[in-house]
Amino acid sequence: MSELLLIKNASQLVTTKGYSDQPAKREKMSDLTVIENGSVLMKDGTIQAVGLLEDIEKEHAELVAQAEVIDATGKLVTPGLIDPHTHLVHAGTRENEYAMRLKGKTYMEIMNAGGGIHATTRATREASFDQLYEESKKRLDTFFEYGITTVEAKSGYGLSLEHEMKQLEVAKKLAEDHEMDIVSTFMGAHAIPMDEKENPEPFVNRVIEEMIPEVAKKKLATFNDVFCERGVFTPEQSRRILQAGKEHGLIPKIHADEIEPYGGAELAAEVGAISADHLLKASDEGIRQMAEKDVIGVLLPGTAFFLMAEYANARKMIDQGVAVALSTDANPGSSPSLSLQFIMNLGCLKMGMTPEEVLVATTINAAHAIGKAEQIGSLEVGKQADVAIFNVSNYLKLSYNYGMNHIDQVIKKGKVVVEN
Ligand SMILES: N=CN[C@@H](CCC(=O)O)C(=O)O
Ligand SMILES: [Zn+2]
Repeated sequence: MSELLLIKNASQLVTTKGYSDQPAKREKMSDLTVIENGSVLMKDGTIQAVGLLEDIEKEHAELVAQAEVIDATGKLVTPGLIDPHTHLVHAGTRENEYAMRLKGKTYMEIMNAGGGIHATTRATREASFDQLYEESKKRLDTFFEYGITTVEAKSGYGLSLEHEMKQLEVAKKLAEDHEMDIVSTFMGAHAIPMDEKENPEPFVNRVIEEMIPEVAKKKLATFNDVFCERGVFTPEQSRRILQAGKEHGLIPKIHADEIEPYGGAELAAEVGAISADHLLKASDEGIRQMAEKDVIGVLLPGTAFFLMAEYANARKMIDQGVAVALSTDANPGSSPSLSLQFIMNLGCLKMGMTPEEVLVATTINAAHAIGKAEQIGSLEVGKQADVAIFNVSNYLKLSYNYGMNHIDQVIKKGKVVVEN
């Protein structure tokens, strides 16, 4: 028996159409299809039809008659949201550092003194596989509750072969066990271990010669990321690490120009990264090169919010032709939140994006940022049936009633996984 689900009569069904090959750029980031009284029919986890119920009934009368029905009257239906940048697998929290920052210490001062990423690395190294699994699983459940149906997950709190592998193995097991889709990124180059700060080259060589080959051999990641920032990895070290990843089939990503302009956006363009993320301080030239080389800008306004920093210039990036995606950057130091809806609010209120653009940035463009746009990111026939139903009547209200969780139900591969 096939599994049939029909969501009918949504006040608005909102999706992009036709951007599965290329991300939406410039004015195309506002190109939403809005169907009033929209319905979507799903069969065996795949979208079968999208449109008005009467039209779907004409074409698929038998399937409609057999389908389980969700009445979405008065509600908003969108593709399941996609979070393309998270530090999902980690142990511990850092509210003590938050309190220190509120008294004036900076994020980098705390990190250079052995806190920050190093604090989470200590906690993650000490944690067992099972503990990491359980903590991360809870986060996945919460992501679902916020309407997120696919996440990218980075390693980077191990900083040694053994512990980086442990993080990636946890993500792999979760991808097998949990209904959430998880795309993994290796980020051994997240920080230089404290005891090697004076002489980082041996660590860079271990990332290149030991960790990358092992991750690739065990097929534990799709992407390879590096924190390119003054005091962390230089552009030269980052280039070597990203090139080495490419030689092993890992697609480059980069934490770029977060704290100061450091050539990260330019490096992303040079190495052909799929995305450059953060970009709070990206140079005009870096933005120009990203647009030219089709590097997606994954913006993380939760980090600017939480670190009380200047926001990335989303408006300039979009106007200059960079395809923009948005993400939580969920992590215990710079963005301890799992709400992509709040990130959408920030996109509108703090980065000059429109409600249309933030929806595109958290659906189809986010799918492109993790190489999954052929399967997910829009409600189109043949795509995976990942759907979010919000308890609001139109998409403007998603960012109007800010800081709230509007989710009513979440559908993953045609099955209800959240029901409020
Ligand atoms: N900036 C570097 N990495 C993370 C933060 C990691 C942490 O503070 O634990 C980020 O994307 O913001
Ligand atoms: Zn990050």
